[in-house]
Amino acid sequence: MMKALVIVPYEGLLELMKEIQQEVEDIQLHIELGNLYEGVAIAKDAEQHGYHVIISRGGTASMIQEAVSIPVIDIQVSGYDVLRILTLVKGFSRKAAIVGFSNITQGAATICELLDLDIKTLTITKDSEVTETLANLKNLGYEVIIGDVVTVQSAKQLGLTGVLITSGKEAILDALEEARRSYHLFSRLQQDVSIFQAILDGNEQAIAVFNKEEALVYANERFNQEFQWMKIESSPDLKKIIHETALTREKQTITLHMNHVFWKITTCLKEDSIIMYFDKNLPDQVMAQNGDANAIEFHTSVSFTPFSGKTEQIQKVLKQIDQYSKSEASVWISGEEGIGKELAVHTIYLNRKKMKEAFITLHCDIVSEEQLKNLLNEAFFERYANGVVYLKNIDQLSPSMQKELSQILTQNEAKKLQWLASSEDNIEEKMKGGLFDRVLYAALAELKIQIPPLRERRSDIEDLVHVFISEFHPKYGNKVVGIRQDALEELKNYDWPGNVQQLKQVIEQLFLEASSYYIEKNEVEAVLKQLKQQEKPADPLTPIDLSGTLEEIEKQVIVKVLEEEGMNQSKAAKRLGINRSTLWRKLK
Ligand SMILES: Nc1ncnc2c1ncn2[C@@H]1O[C@H](COP(=O)(O)OP(=O)(O)OP(=O)(O)O)[C@@H](O)[C@H]1O
Repeated sequence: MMKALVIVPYEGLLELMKEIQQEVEDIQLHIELGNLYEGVAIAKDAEQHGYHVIISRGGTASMIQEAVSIPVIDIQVSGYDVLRILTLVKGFSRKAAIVGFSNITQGAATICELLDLDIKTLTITKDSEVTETLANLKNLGYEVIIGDVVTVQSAKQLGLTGVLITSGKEAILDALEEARRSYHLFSRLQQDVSIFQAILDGNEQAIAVFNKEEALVYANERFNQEFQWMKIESSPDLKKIIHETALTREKQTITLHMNHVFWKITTCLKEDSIIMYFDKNLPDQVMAQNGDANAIEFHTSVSFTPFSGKTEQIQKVLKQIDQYSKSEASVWISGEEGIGKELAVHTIYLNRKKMKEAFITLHCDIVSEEQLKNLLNEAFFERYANGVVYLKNIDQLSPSMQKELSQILTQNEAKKLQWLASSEDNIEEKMKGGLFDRVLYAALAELKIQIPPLRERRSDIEDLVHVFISEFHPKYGNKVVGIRQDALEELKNYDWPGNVQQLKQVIEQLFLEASSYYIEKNEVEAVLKQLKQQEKPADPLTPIDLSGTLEEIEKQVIVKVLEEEGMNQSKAAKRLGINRSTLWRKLK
């Protein structure tokens, strides 16, 4: 029997594939989730395990095709897929464009014309054209980009909203039919694995080889493990060094900050190929010393989510983010919980540093005095000289630690390290009451941004809802494409004490519970009723039910503490000694 491996590039396709797996009897189907390099690694492994055919989609399928010698079947984008996504995007009030190869854009153009949709279609012939095409569209005021996984990733990197074209059942059944044909044609064709490849895969260094067109032609196992999350060819720094090596024909070396550490990258030219060696440089002693990744986080990837909102208040915030990104001064961002302070910080960091320098978050609500002193030592200032430190919830720092930090900042005033801080809105009051150090505030608030609560800019809700639906679409499958107007009105009438974070969570819940293509009013009402219930003070006498699993008991404890703290996540997280992201993860 034919043994086929389906490598799906996004989560939503996994569920649909599993459904189809139940119905197919003549093929032994295995399904794995893996996008781009991750997909390639899975495919290479599969080749060694007797698979006859690999089925994948879009850019992942093309990359797998380059890396393996068994037939690779591409799940083609069907007219139904395009129609489904165009229906979803209809809800956006912003300029939208569809970008992709002609197999996507030709059909899309016809559908847009038939349905009288104002969506531009742009055809590309190479993946490498995506970034430039998107940059041009951005200059022309386009904000929403519809396309394949690669296009959507690039769109996000440019700060645009990317909407993925997901595959439907019809397209998969077509691909299975093609797999059957290929199997008969190629029957049990398998390639020997070269001994050299095995040696390279066992190597400690990550190694990649690019051809003279500067496309990746080989990557060893270590490379795939370390860099599966990024498309290396689209990194301008790496592209530059590949280009220089090809041009000068000389060895090149650079250091880049990726995946929590600095990498020393060496390139050399052999025949017409450029070989790249990645060595871990500067191991992260600071992390090891302090141990607690909860209070101190070193990031390599930060959220690429564009800051959405059409109201005057948000436009003002966006303008400030833009202006302050050009400066090196410290920025203090204030606002209620879940309002987008961290997102603003990420945007400034990305604009200023383009991910090339370190980005470190200090959760001031849980960091200890000892950790703070150990971390911010001389070596830290030297090693992360050009980095950015985000002091999250700085207003929660104890008075003695405020003094300590203030001193550290004064001593290192001349250093180039950049500081971004976030706090609740009441910092002026705290200073008046002597609860926050004025000197520290002055040092950290050279520039200020205040993000208004969601209830004071309700007209942003519609935009945010559509952004979140399009975000959950690839994650959970392609069923929900919009929200009914009356359901949206219900959301607009709620006060959102947990702001955008809470709205996002509610949309996720509605997305998962939705019974049709559109989120309905009664579904929204049910979720909001539940929320209003939770806002009421908790009954301290309700005992915790100990009959469940540890995970369930933990969840109950967290919910109870949250209720006791009036659903204030920062306070609850502080009481539990965990950071807010951990709190959300545990509640999921
Ligand atoms: N304007 C916006 N557009 C799109 N997404 C947003 C916007 N504002 C917030 N979000 C999303 O809402 C969530 C919460 O935002 P974020 O973590 O930045 O809030 P915060 O103010 O830092 O919260 P806290 O201080 O309570 O940790 C994130 O997933 C973020 O991406």
